[in-house]
Amino acid sequence: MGLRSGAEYLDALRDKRRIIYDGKRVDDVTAEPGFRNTAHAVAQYYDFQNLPEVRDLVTYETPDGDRAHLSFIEPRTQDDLRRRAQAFAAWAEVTCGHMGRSPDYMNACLMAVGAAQSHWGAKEAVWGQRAYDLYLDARRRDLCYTHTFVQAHTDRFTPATEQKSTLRVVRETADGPVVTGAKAVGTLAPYADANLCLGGLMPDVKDEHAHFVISFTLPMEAAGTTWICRDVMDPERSHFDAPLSGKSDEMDTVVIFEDCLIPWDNIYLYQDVELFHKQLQLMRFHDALGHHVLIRSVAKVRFLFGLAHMIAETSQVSQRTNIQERLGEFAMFLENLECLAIAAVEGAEQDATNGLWYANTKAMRTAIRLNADYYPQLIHHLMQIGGSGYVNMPQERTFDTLGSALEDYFSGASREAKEKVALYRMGWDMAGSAWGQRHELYERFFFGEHTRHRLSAYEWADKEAAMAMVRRMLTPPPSRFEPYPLPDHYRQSE
Ligand SMILES: Cc1cc2nc3c(=O)[nH]c(=O)nc-3n(C[C@H](O)[C@H](O)[C@H](O)COP(=O)(O)OP(=O)(O)OC[C@H]3O[C@@H](n4cnc5c(N)ncnc54)[C@H](O)[C@@H]3O)c2cc1C
Repeated sequence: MGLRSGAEYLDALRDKRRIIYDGKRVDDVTAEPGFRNTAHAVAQYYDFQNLPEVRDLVTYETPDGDRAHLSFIEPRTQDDLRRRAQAFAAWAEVTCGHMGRSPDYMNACLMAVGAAQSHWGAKEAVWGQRAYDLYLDARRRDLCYTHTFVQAHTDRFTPATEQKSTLRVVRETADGPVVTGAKAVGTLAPYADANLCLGGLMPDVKDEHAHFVISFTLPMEAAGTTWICRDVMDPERSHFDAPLSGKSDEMDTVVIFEDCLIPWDNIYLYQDVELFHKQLQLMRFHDALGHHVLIRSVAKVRFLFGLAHMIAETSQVSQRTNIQERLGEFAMFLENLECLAIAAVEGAEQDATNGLWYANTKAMRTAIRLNADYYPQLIHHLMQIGGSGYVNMPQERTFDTLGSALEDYFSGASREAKEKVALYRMGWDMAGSAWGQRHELYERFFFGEHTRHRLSAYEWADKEAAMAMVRRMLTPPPSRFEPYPLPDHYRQSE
């Protein structure tokens, strides 16, 4: 089929999906207040890829001969990765990085699942073939995916295998296993066509727990699935009043599976406990998705920097060195991310198993960790820079009613009142609104939480190279005129 249009995407959302919000079922997310703006923002992504001006920048010709978004590409050269980064960057520029889950994010994930087919199929080829077919299906139909990886937020101490909420196979049928349980957090789910569900991060799953081991995809409307929404954070107000939150709110959900049939063709990992524990590593999850995270973060931090700088200039607190220091942190972080984006491609690595190219692993891990650490810090700075300006914010209708009477009291050093208030409203939307706070939570957590980042950094680090330096310095020098013992590889063989 190839590239979808926005209208085709919206049409597909009007199906039998069971989305529950505020006690009621949402029949049509494209029309429901609080939901519809986001549906149309995702539709814009599909229309964008069809624009003649950007088509070559964001799409490629697939081996089938049709066109697909570059996020689906199986990178066979370093240049493929470069092109993919440019495609990510194009949409991130449009949204200022505010759509963490635009379809290109999960497209890269589906590619990674398919690309790991030899691992899924190591014992029986059929599982690998299914994984690849699921990828092809997503690419050919240009689907929008959500994903649900983590356990429902019930109890983080009792082993998942002992909790009622944990997704499990309750019986097998000729058509496929039947599952019951819940998964979190399905972001963008009401706007997706399908869900990738994989059980990960359950260290307590042992050989006797094979009925917890299943990775699959399923259409959003599949019988036996219910999607429970959090509060809507799009206030449906004018552009002036809600300049960011009124554009898109990627809704987070919990999915409940009740006696839900998973057709065999939708499963690529089943009851293989060893593979289950290695699956994220085998599909090079960080390398495939981290690239999207990084490129989007560059756009989002650039936007935040611009916003903080303009707010600081408006009240002239930019004259103060403590504020300049805060603004310097925005600039520094942006440059860090830009350098990582270069390293991601220039230091790209070819996978020995499938021959595909992946963004540099260290750059990806660093980008993911830095983003989770720095983003809350930048939001803290934004709040500090704006001060009480964030509560000096009349609404658009108040300007309509009182007009010039507000000018002297709400203007900035270099901006008229309405212009200044518009800027501060945007700052508040980003830093203080429910939508902005959810963005902060998202950037902190969506790729795992910071303790785990640090533990894995320590676990995966090259400790041997670091210890070798210490050991060498512990070795007494051969003579007082060779104070620094040379590393063995610089020593002439005797
Ligand atoms: C806005 C948002 C969107 C998301 N979207 C998705 C999505 O689309 N798909 C998806 O699969 N996931 C999604 N996630 C989930 C994300 O992957 C998790 O938030 C993340 O893995 C952390 O898990 P948790 O939230 O359950 O934290 P928890 O495990 O509940 O941790 C809470 C706190 O307790 C601490 N803690 C927990 N366990 C331990 C321990 N054993 N030892 C020490 N400290 C501990 C943590 O450090 C943390 O500070 C999303 C999360 C957010 C916030």
